[in-house]
Amino acid sequence: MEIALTSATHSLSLPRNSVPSLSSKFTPVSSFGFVKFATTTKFSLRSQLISRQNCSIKDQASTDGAANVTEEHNDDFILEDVPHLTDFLPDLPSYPNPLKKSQAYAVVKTFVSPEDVVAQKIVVQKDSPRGIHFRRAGPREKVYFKSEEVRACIVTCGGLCPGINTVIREIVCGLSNMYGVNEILGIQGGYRGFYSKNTISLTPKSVNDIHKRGGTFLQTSRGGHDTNKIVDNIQDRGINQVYIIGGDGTQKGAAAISKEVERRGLKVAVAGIPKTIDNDIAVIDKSFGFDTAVEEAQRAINAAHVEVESVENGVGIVKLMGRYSGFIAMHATLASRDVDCCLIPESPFYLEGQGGLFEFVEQRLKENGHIVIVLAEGAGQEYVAQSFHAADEKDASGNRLLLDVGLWLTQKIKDHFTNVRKMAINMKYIDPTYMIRAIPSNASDNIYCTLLAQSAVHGAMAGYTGFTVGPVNSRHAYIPISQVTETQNTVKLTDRMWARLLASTNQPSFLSCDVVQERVNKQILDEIHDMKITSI
Ligand SMILES: Nc1ncnc2c1ncn2[C@@H]1O[C@H](COP(=O)(O)OP(=O)(O)OP(=O)(O)O)[C@@H](O)[C@H]1O
Ligand SMILES: O=P(O)(O)OC[C@H]1O[C@](O)(CO)[C@@H](O)[C@@H]1O
Ligand SMILES: [Mg+2]
Repeated sequence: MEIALTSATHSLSLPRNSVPSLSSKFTPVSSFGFVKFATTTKFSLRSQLISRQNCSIKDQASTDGAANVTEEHNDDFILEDVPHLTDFLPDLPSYPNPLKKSQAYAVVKTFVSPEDVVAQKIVVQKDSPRGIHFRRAGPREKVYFKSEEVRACIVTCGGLCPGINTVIREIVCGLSNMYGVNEILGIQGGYRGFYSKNTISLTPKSVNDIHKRGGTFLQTSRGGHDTNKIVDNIQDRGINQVYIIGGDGTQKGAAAISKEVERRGLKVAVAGIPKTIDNDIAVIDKSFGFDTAVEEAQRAINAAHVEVESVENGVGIVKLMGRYSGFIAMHATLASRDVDCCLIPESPFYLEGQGGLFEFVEQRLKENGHIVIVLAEGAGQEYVAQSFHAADEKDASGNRLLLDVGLWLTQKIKDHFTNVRKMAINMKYIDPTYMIRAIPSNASDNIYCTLLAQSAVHGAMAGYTGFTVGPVNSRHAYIPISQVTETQNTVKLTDRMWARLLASTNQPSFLSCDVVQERVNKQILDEIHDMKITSI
């Protein structure tokens, strides 16, 4: 029989007879026939992929009496598991979950079975392998912290996003109301706040109204991540649960903290809650605040449309956030129907000549008398850089500072129509970039934030660590942090969503542009490669 091996950072399927050579390093823990890595052993991506072939798993009886799954699966099942405190503190005692006595949960089938997993791939073919799975998020029968022992902290890092305050509020209320935790500290001003600022005490009362405000109640920052100083501080303050809200950079920082905690053998659970307005975090369905931002973007697009419709040859340009991925621009365009053209970082465009943007603008002006262009801030950066001869500047976290593509495009279009086409146009440039992320979250994002916060709390109380929470195919899961930091989510030009947008706007695909062709070809090749791997 063969089994699946899985770790915080990697998963493998190996023949069982290959386990003994590894077994000194690994602790078999699961009832699922999985062997869980107790170390951070690294395997090359290639070895993971090749080893996925030919795996069969015989699920075994659950140790805690949950449903016995004895059926033999002759397909490829992989669990991308998250670390647990007992991986490096094997003698840690566990306790019955206090939710057992909770009035709120009294009639609910409360606990998530250790066998519950969430499939990463939901659209499958009859004979395709079962593929990658994550542990389902939610309360566990046993917890590894006594309520009175918990000293939790919350920190927010990176850019703003609608809903951060809701997540803070719900972590505090979740810990307090569900688990009876009284000591919760707010770390102020991002990672550097661990070692440069005093903490504030957070109680359900002090955070009661914060979800009605935009921004972050705890303030945020970029840069300043010093793993050793942060973990020294965690140790000095006696903190044993760390909740870290932030984007890809923040999650990398959370992974570093969790590794250092493990190296020092501390009983500290580290939970990441993914945040980014750009929706560029891999694996999860969508990041919180994204819907709110798209909704707010409608107001700017609507204003642009009203303005340009009311004048002759009106050209409206709306610049939205999206550093490396154009999800906000794409979704705002699809939602609005007033947009004639959407430009995103993933799809290069060109201005002059046949099939170029100038030709399209002129055509729409002739047909409709106006045009609205939505632009993601990361689009066309290479052209802007050429025009401005700008130095490559970075923010405190090392992210490249973007040049203003909105101003650049505005000027280019004005110059072209005034000087080349001798046509008078009415240009309206709207830049609501910060406005769409500085607002409070809408109703559905508020619910989403609540689920994220509560999942994080349940996971930490159950002793999981070094994990990120998030919905995978609508089911909340515990995801190894590396899974969400190794790649960035971008708009796939080969996906049907981008095709839907092109079909809705009828804008040029700019396919005669060599760079676009190159990117589309690469995406097709990547997909063929992926398909081969998943069908091994
Ligand atoms: N590789 C890394 N290792 C450790 N810490 C990191 C790493 N990358 C970034 N950080 C830290 O994470 C914090 C936030 O990073 P960053 O400014 O890139 O924002 P982010 O979390 O990616 O959010 P967003 O991009 O959505 O604004 C900063 O304090 C930064 O120092
Ligand atoms: O100006 P700030 O606060 O550094 O943030 C700007 C960046 O943050 C993001 O909103 C991501 O959080 C990007 O879309 C944007 O480029
Ligand atoms: Mg980032």
